Amino acid sequence: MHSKEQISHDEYQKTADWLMSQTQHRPQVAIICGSGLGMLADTLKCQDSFAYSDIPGFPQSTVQGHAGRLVFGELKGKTCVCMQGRFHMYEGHSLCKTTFPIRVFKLLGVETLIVTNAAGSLADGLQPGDIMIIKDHINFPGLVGLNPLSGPNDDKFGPRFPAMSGCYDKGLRCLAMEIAKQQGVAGFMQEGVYAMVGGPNFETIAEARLLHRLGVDAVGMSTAPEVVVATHCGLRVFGLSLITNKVVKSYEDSECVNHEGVLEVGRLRSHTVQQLVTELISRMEINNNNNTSNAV
Ligand SMILES: O=P(O)(O)O[C@@H]1C[C@H](O)[C@@H](CO)O1
Ligand code: HPA
Repeated sequence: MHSKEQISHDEYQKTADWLMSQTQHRPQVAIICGSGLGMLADTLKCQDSFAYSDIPGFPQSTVQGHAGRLVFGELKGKTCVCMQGRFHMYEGHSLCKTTFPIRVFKLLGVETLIVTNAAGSLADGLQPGDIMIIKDHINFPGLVGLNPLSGPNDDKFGPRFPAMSGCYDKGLRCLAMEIAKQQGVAGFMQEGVYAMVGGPNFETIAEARLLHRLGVDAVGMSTAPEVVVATHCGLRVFGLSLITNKVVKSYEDSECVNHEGVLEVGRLRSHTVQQLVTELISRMEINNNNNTSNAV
């Protein structure tokens, strides 16, 4: 089911054209808000917002904590577009649909993608409330062929065999760490490896132990397909995980993760995440050679 559906270039373009007919904003930066992190959109000034249900071709959000709105606006001199709610494979969307907005962003002229997510920690040094800058990912669905790039390649977006080493931009990672130090939050920020699993169930203890042994620092149910598609079409990517829970690795541990707890930690840390992302956007250099008429 996941790899068969194809979306034509025209379909992405139609959605991009519709959005450009509805807003004057021409975004340089796109932000995807993870579970409980939708408030990132609230910082945008001069907002134009659209319910996903009103945007031609857009999938619908079905998960609590994902409002289902696309918000355009200005932030510290940069034009941004923010997804208040993302699409997950476990909702039943094909991976093409899950990543549909990324190519639309490319056609809108976006140059940099910021992805955020809620994740459980496997690394002993990562506690709930910590922020992990994503250094790299392990795309478990991708490793077994569930990849949004499966099927005929659209050369207008990118190459058949895109490299993924370095897909999380080093310059932006360094800048984020520098900002964290200046904002006094570096004590609960570190870099790490994110792994995407399919969900929607949380991990068994044996699965948690396996992920830990493989060197995974944090695990979640999103992000990797978005980053693969973004890297394929040449977007610069920055990612961060808000650690919302420790993944249970011991049979002696009676703790049990749940989605409400995940959302709660998101709310508690929302201000810190917002300040960090805002300053990052403010200080990032944009090298926008795209224009919306011939973006790809
Ligand atoms: O959209 P993200 O990856 O932030 O959402 C995480 C993973 C699941 O969708 C959900 C579990 O609580 O949060
Ligand atoms: N596992 C998978 N996804 C998650 C978790 C987790 O522990 N926490 C938030 N998203």
